[in-house]
This record gives sequence, C-alpha cells and structure tokens, in this order.
Amino acid sequence: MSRQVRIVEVGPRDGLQNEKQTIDTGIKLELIERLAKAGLRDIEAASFVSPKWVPQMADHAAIMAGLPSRETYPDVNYPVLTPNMKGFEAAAAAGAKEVAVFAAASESFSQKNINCSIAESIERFVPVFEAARQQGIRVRGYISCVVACPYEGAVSPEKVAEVAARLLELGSYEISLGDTIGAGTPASVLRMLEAVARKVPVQQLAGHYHDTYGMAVANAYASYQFGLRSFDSSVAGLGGCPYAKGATGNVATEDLVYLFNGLGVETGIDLDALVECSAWISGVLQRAPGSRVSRALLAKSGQGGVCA
Ligand SMILES: CC(C)(COP(=O)([O-])OP(=O)([O-])OC[C@H]1O[C@@H](n2cnc3c(N)ncnc32)[C@H](O)[C@@H]1OP(=O)([O-])[O-])[C@@H](O)C(=O)NCCC(=O)NCCSC(=O)C[C@@](C)(O)CC(=O)[O-]
Repeated sequence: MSRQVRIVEVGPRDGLQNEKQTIDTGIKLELIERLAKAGLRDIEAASFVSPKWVPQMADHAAIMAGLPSRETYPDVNYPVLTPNMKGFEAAAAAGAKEVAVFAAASESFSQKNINCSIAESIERFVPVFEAARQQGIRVRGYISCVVACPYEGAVSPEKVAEVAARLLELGSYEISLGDTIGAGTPASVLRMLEAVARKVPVQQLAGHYHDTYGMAVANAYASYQFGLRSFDSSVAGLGGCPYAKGATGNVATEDLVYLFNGLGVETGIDLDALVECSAWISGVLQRAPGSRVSRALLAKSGQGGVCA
C-alpha cells in the first residue's frame, strides 16, 4: 500500500512533554508500540533536552533503548528533538537515526523555550547539522510560532520564510511549520505558506497545527490543497508546549486520518486501532480523548470516552 500523505505522530513527545505527573517509561513505550501497530511509521519518541527544562522527557535514553523490535517493525522511524550538540551527542549515542532541531519565528518564544535568540539558536544548530551529516543521521527542522506567538501576537510570514530558508540551507530534509498556539485559520496559514513556499519547495514542508481554537483540521485541509503532503499530529490530541501557556495539543491523529479517509487519501493507518490506542492512553491519563472522531466512534461502539 502506498501512503499518499505522511503523518508524523508526535504524541509520545509533544503530546506528553507537558503532562504534570511523571509518566512511567513503560507507559510511553507501550504507547509507541500501539502507535506502530496502528500503522504509524514516523513516531517522534523523545526529546534530548535539559531535564531541568522539561522533566517529563528525562527518560529519553531509556525510551530509545526500549523501542519496539526492528524485527516486528522494520520500517518505523523514531525521530527525537535535539536543541544543541549536547542533545545531539546523547541522541546519537542512544541510536537515533533522525533528529529534529527546533527554532522559532518569534524572538520572545525563542528566549522562553530555548533561552537564546533565533540567530543564536541557528548557530547552535550548525555543528548539529555537520555532525549529523558525518554520521548519516537525518535532520528535520521545526519552526514554532509560524502564525502567532503567545508573547508577541501576530508573526510575519516573511520572518517564518527567512528562518525556513536558513534551516533548509543548513540541510533539513523537511521543515515542520508549527502553529504553536493554534491561533491560525486557513487564511492566515495560507498567507504564511505562500511566503514560505517562495523559499522552500512545498514537498519539503510539513504542517504542525495545534488545535487550541478548533481550526487545526481546517488548516491541515487548506495546507493539503496548497500541496503539503506531510503533517504532524498527536494521538488523542495530547499535548501542549510548556512555554506556550493555554495552548492545547496538536490536531488529533484520529481526526487527520478521518479527514484523509474521507478524501480517499491513503495514510496507511488503521483508524480502529488508532481509536483503541487513543482510548487506552486517555484512560491512563484519566480523561476523555481530545479527538472528536475518537469520542464519536467510542460512543457509537458503546465504550464512552475512556477505557482502561
Ligand atoms: C536548550 C536548553 C538546553 C538551553 O538551556 P540553558 O540553560 O541555556 O543551557 P546551557 O547550555 O546554559 O546549560 C545549562 C545546563 O543544561 C544542561 N544542558 C544543556 N543542553 C542539554 C541537553 N540537550 N540535554 C541535557 N542537558 C542539557 C547543561 O549541561 C547545563 O547543566 P548543569 O551544568 O546546569 O547541570 C534548554 O532551554 C532546553 O532544554 N529547552 C528545551 C525546551 C523544550 O523542550 N521545549 C519543548 C519542545 S519545542 C516545542 O514543543 C515546539 C514544537 C517543536 O513542538 C513545535 C511547535 O508546536 O511550535
């Protein structure tokens, strides 16, 4: 089966990084395995960031050591976040084959999230790209606040395009465009994409849309029509960023799969298995899934919103 869009599952990283209670490493690994079983082939597994900044991701090495077996899932990719060389070296030592660097299009967010300016962050990434090239490790580039910033408000599409061009020049195989606070609408997302696509081929762009205002599915659809074929999402709509107060999780993976199923666009993902996974992790976290699709399908099957 050939996949017509790529869905990068960020639940185990973006989804869990903001959870207040420490989540057991075994639970995270079970989540990753259930996602692989449901057909996800790109599963962002962990962050090699400072445990003082994001304590929930402190077990990154144990996560890498416990990933599902290559024999059972030979084609699953497990990218991890690395903000600097210290993170990159630890990720490479743990066996990462793909890392993601993360910049922002807003100076205030950059300072709050990674304690440096945008220009300084790019300087930190230069040796990461160089070392990754030498070791055959792929690098993805993230940009946060592509539409709006929690501290500065609206962000100019030209600024996003400038950062995207720099991340492409350094060697990112793909640039993931993060609407960190989910404030975008199809109109503002398309204005941003038009500016970015003048500098980066559309085939190398991914949409990473949070669902705070309920616009994420609409933004993904508008982006798909614009030509994007890669999207980030989080099972059960888990997540939020510790440095973007009030922002909710990513678009739920179930909602994206339902959208693409309806369009006749193959994702390679089994929606029933994904909904089961969503209900399971929501049960662990003692809440109903943040996905409208999961809630509807679980209600239809008589399971309510949460199951253990
Ligand atoms: C970038 C730093 C490390 C700078 O933090 P800093 O304090 O400026 O770093 P430093 O270089 O001055 O070092 C301070 C201490 O941190 C250690 N350190 C330094 N680097 C590392 C590392 N890689 N791993 C582990 N430890 C590290 C370093 O060794 C030292 O330890 P000490 O001597 O005090 O014991 C910090 O700000 C940080 O870890 N930030 C991470 C924030 C984060 O993870 N945010 C969430 C992810 S981004 C996101 O969610 C958005 C995205 C991607 O999803 C897209 C979207 O939706 O927008």
